[in-house]
Amino acid sequence: MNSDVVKEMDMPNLKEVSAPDERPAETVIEPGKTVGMPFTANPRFQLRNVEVFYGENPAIKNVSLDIARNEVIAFIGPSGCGKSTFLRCLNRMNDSIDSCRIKGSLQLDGQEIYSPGRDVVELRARVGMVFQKPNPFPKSIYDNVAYGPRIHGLANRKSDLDDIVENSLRKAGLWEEVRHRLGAMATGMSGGQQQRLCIARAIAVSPEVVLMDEPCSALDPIATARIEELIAELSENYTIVIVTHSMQQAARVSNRTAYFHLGHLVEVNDTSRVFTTPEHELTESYITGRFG
Ligand SMILES: Nc1ncnc2c1ncn2[C@@H]1O[C@H](COP(=O)(O)OP(=O)(O)OP(=O)(O)O)[C@@H](O)[C@H]1O
Repeated sequence: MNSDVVKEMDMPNLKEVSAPDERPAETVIEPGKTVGMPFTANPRFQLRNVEVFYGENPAIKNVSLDIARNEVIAFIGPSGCGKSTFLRCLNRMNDSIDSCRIKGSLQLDGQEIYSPGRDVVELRARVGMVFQKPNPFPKSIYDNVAYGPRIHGLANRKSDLDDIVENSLRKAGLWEEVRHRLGAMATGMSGGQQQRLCIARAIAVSPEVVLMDEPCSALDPIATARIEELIAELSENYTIVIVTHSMQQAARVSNRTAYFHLGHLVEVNDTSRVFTTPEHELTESYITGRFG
C-alpha cells in the first residue's frame, strides 16, 4: 500500500480499493493534496503544510491554503474534521490549550503568526474573533465596545472613544436599536443583538480579519439573516473566515468554500462551484447529505 495515501476506514460510501493504480482519486485522500483553488493572488494569510496535534492525535494534517484580502471564505465539513482547530490557529486561540502543538508555516502579511517574538495581543487586535455563543462582557453596551479601544490606547479623548463606539455599533447594524441605552447591561439584550454587539466589539479595534466560529448557531432564523446581511456588508472592509455547519449559510455568505474531512483539506473552490459541481467525491457526498 502506498503510504502517501490515507485510506479512511470509517468514511462512508468509499469503495474498497486494492492497488494504487486502481484507486479512483476520489475515493482516497492524499495528505497535502487539495483539489480546486487553495491558493490566491495577493493573499493575506499564507498557510503552508500546517499540522495540528492535541497530544499525539492529529487534528489537522498537512493543510496548505491562502486566504485573500477582502474575501469571505467558509470552512465546512463533518463534525470533528478540524474546522475550528484550523480557524483558531489564525489568531493563536489554541495557545491556551496545553496539549495543542502546531507545525508548518502560518503567515499573516508575510510574517509568521507563531514566531517566538510575536505579540499575541496585537495579533488578536488584527485578527478578531466572534464565537458560537454570544459572549458579551457583564458590562454596559458602551463598555463592551469601548473595552478593546481602551486597552489598545486607540482613543485619547472621551469624544474619540464615543466616535469609535458609535461607528462600530453602526457597522454592526446595532446603533439605532441601542443608541438610547448605551449604559444598559449588554447581557440584557436578545441573543441576536448580543452577537451583533460581539461583532461591534471585534471591529472596534479596526481588525483586518474577523474569524467567525459558527456565529449563528445559537440564533433564530431572523437574527441569523441579520448576521448574514452584516457579513456581506463587512466583507467590503474585512477578510472574513467563517466556520459553519449550514451549507445554505456557506452558499449565501462566502466567495470561496473550503471542505475539510478528517483533518484534511479536501477541496477549496469558488462557493458556487463547490455547491454545484464539486471536484472531489467526498465534497459531493457531504453537500448532497450522504454523510455529515
Ligand atoms: N481541546 C481539545 N483537546 C483535545 N482534542 C481536541 C480539542 N479540541 C478539538 N479536539 C479534537 O480535534 C479534532 C477536531 O476538532 P474541531 O473542534 O476542530 O473540529 P470541528 O470540525 O470544528 O468540529 P465541530 O463541527 O463539531 O465543531 C476532533 O477530533 C476533536 O475531538
